[in-house]
Amino acid sequence: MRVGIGYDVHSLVVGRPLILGGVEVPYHMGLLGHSDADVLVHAVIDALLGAACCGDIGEHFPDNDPQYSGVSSLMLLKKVSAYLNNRLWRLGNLDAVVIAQAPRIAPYKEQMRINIAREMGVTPELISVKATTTEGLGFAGRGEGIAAQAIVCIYQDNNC
Ligand SMILES: Nc1ccn([C@@H]2O[C@H](COP(=O)(O)O)[C@@H](O)[C@H]2O)c(=O)n1
Ligand SMILES: C[C@@]1(CO)OP(=O)(O)OP(=O)(O)OC[C@H]1O
Repeated sequence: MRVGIGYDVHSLVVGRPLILGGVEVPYHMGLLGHSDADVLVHAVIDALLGAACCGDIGEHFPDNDPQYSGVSSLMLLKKVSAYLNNRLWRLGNLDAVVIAQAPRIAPYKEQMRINIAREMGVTPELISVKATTTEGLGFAGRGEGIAAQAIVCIYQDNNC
């Protein structure tokens, strides 16, 4: 059994869609990035790679590679899940938190769980997505960006 953590931050800017956990959340700003900047999925990917001691997201998907320009981060998650599955790593559970002063994430959390679970080929019962503000403090509190943290537990399946 292994655990891994992931953390990511992206800036909020006008003129971009806000994609979190593969859900387009209605808001007047979105996250800036080379990909769709899905900060939640990026944290999940880094937690998975960290647990398996397999590097980090930038190593697997460089942000100067044109093939990842505007890419759906759920697609990157699918690739990482396949990469780990091929090495016999299976998900125990995943817990994540989106750190955003606004918008309110609660109405979209279930769909985020479903999206992440689908790309990983697991049941949504293994996936937890939460949200918190920072009570107005720091970059997230000022609405300059959104952060996400994820932690996963994986185990090696030696029965296949
Ligand atoms: N962007 C957010 C932030 C928070 N929530 C929900 O509100 C609850 C209370 O948040 P606090 O930061 O005041 O502790 C939190 O537990 C979430 O359920 C949200 O939906 N979207
Ligand atoms: C996802 C990748 C690749 O498109 O780019 P970004 O969307 O900029 O995200 P970031 O978390 O800064 O780094 C990982 C990347 O290399």
